[in-house]
Amino acid sequence: MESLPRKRKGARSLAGSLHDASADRKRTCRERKPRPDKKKKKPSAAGDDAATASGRGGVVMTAPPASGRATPDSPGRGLKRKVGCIESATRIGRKKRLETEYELGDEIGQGKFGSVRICRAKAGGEEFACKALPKNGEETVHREVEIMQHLSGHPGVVTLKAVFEDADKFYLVMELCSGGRLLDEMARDGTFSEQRAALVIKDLMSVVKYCHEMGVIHRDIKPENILLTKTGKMKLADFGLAARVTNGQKLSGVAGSPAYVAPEVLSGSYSEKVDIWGAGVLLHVLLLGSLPFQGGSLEAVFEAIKTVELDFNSGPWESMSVLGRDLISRMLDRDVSSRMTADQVLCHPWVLFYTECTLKAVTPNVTNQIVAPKIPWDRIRSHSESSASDSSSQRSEDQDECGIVDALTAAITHVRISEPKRTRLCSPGIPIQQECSSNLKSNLCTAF
Ligand SMILES: Nc1ncnc2c1ncn2[C@@H]1O[C@H](COP(=O)(O)OP(=O)(O)OP(=O)(O)O)[C@@H](O)[C@H]1O
Repeated sequence: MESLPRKRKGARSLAGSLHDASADRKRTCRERKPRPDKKKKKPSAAGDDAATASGRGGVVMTAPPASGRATPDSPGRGLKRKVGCIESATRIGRKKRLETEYELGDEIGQGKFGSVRICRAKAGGEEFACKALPKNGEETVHREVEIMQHLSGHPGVVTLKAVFEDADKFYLVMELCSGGRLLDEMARDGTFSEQRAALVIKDLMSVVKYCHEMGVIHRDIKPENILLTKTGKMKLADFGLAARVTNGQKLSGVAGSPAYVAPEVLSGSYSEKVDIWGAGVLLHVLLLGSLPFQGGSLEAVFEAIKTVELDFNSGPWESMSVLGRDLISRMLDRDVSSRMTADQVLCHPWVLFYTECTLKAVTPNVTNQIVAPKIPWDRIRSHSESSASDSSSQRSEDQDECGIVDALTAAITHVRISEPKRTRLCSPGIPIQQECSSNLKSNLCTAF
């Protein structure tokens, strides 16, 4: 039996705590293809229906549910109505208890709102993760379940298997990510090389792009919520703060984890671009081992998020490729309209260079996946002073694949950002572990 490499507080080995069983249960929604929501709630005028609903633990949730609301007096019906194809599993759960189908094991994680335990299907013996959530934040649980089901089918999203409930709690049975959290990897390995960071960003942006296309804003992108499977595949988890939006709809209300929160969240009206900001903060932590916006109090952190300018021309940034700096500056752009989209991040030369070129080294033909027109050379040129960018400006869209890779190589080596020198922000690299075990942990590393 596989043991989980990293466990959070109270975690123990599963060994010996679960029984073997024979055949796996067949009811699952995994095969279900994701499809656009047909029953989206019409966006309402700011301040009324897009309004605040109290979430679990006092979390402010301001996104309108994409489909109907649960009435306070009909929790089970509300859940069943909202979970779509999970409904059958839920119905079974309501007749049989969780324990009739699953054997609960040890705790493998502790979130702000509940604990996560390993569990094993009595039929078949497959292992899952079971997240228990108190019923006092019922509307939020409904939303989390609905969103997980809505996104189900994408390989980068933790799959929801079934939902159960008893008098006090909901139980979300999910795909088990036994490789631990990205945060644990970061604490273990220290800063990532640019190539390793690019691979993380590529995987993350692929799933974020999918979420945005499906009308979901995650709102809590951080390394604690990026889980890894046994084989090291990345899965985005914890949709407890996620919200569904219709085209162009803005959210209001502060939600997220302080250190990762985008400036527009603090001003009260925001869109899916908050996830790009969160990923930009994550990229900063991956490369430098420190948070970009810091302070001794929540207020100080928020002030830094709103005002501090990052200096990409000195200190630890000097050893980073200019394209890496270029990307992060475009992800941490306070101007939401010019901040990159997930798709643009995926097409950024830094990401392409470190991910596509890696593939090219082992599979020569794979570089034909680099589509010249998608590379934002114009943007690179406008932020560069070097001859490499000058030469890149002459490249045409029908450039051959080797030429593109050569250009990427030259660009990543020589291009420099031409922005004026800014005030230095980054404090000396603070080890991630230390950072998250400090007094600020509860404030800066956990959602609010
Ligand atoms: N599917 C899973 N497989 C393995 N471990 C998991 C899984 N889901 C959650 N965990 C573990 O449990 C922890 C808490 O889970 P999760 O973040 O979903 O809970 P939460 O109460 O919403 O937390 P938060 O305080 O971040 O909002 C995760 O950081 C992770 O360590």
